[in-house]
Amino acid sequence: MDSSVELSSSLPPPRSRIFKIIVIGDSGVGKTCLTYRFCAGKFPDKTEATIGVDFREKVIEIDGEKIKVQLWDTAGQERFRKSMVQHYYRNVHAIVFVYDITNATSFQSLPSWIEECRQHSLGQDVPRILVGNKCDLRSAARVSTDLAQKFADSHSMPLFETSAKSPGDNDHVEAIFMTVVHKLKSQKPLALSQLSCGDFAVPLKKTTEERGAYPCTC
Ligand SMILES: Nc1nc2c(ncn2[C@@H]2O[C@H](COP(=O)(O)OP(=O)(O)OP(=O)(O)O)[C@@H](O)[C@H]2O)c(=O)[nH]1
Ligand SMILES: [Mg+2]
Repeated sequence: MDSSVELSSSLPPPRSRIFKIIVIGDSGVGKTCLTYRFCAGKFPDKTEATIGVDFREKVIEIDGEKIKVQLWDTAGQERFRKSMVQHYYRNVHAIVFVYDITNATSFQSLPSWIEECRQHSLGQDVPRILVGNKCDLRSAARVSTDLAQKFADSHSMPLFETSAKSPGDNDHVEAIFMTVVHKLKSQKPLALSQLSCGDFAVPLKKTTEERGAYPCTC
């Protein structure tokens, strides 16, 4: 008898969890580019407005646990969202709000995106982060870091500014999503001491809640 077959069939299935993270914000802020960059490691050659929702997945391993990170890249345009909206919000583990630092309207829309989450019964217990995208266009910025930070503070969210496009920010985009995953994982604490600081993007400023939630103490 082939003992390896017998052995593998008697082993418990490997531990794995799926984390569903929805990415929301106005059309054109870069949700597709950010999610693509995280999952494919590069800026897409070209994007079109998302219709309904696109899914992107990446399997990562933390402390020997395989985690499937499922990013729901939602449509920012109202006409492309309508039929799908109730599906986005089912069993959501975390929310990433995105605005474009060069587009003040996309920042001003954030309260309505937050309200939409509330209307779909997503409580404050669901981790959320705020991402200001297109930092490669800093000279055209219309939303100051100060203003964004105040907004993030008032909603108890960490703020990250980044660029899906800038080659220098590749690790940063990855680290932002990894930070969300680590935060989700830390809600059911495993061996936090095994995490290394390099796995995280440090928010521009940690909220009181984050000081406890992020395992990184640097
Ligand atoms: N300069 C710059 N352009 C970006 C960046 N991220 C996205 N873009 C550009 O912004 C435009 C919109 O990007 P998308 O990722 O399609 O935007 P979206 O938020 O998914 O838009 P919807 O699907 O309509 O909701 C595209 O032309 C991208 O090339 C960035 O970091 N820097
Ligand atoms: Mg899109």
